[in-house]
Amino acid sequence: MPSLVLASASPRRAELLTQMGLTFTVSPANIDETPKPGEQPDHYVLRMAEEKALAGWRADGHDGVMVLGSDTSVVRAGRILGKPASATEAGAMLRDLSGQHHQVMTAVALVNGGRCQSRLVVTDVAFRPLLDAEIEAYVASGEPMDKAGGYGIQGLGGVFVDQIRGSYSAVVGLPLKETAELLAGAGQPVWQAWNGSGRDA
Ligand SMILES: Cc1cn([C@H]2C[C@H](O)[C@@H](COP(=O)(O)OP(=O)(O)OP(=O)(O)O)O2)c(=O)[nH]c1=O
Repeated sequence: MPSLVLASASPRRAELLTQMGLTFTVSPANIDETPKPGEQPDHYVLRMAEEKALAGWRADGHDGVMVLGSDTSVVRAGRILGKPASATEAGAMLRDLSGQHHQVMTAVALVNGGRCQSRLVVTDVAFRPLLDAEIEAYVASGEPMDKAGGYGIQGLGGVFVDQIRGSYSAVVGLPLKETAELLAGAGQPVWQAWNGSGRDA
């Protein structure tokens, strides 16, 4: 199997890729994550994942290496909510999400032999109404700071979630099924790496 590079600084993405039974190296890609004026959220998220994977390929790619990049954004009423830049911004994002539905858009891109394939996954998440005091305590916990929309469904933020329709792994940062499909499309089905690796799960 060609070696796999994860072009991401996200510990969640590394955990999810490990969950798939894959071995890989991590080499975060630094790209400009500013949306273009008027850019639609789905276009932005796909472009980010593709740019991360392509930047990783330019840094580490050669024959026998595949590079995976991904991007997650929260979209509320058509607006992109990325990672909050401050505690104040995190609080404002959570007040905006309180008692409402939003979409979590995650794109994954795989560069193989210099060719990029990508997939977009949209998941609808509904938050119950949040108390001001719990928003304050949640922001003080520090959990919102490195997460799109200012929350982590896999952490303390899970208690805010009323309903989810779509892919849980995509909300956390990497859609397992679609990632496996991209790898299969590149001639590398994930199950080929599973021999004996599920025994302790
Ligand atoms: C909505 C949500 C997001 N997140 C995280 C996943 C991503 O790490 C982060 C979104 O930011 P991204 O810019 O997608 O990723 P990143 O900066 O962490 O890493 P890289 O660009 O190097 O790949 O938000 C959660 O962990 N849980 C959640 O419930």
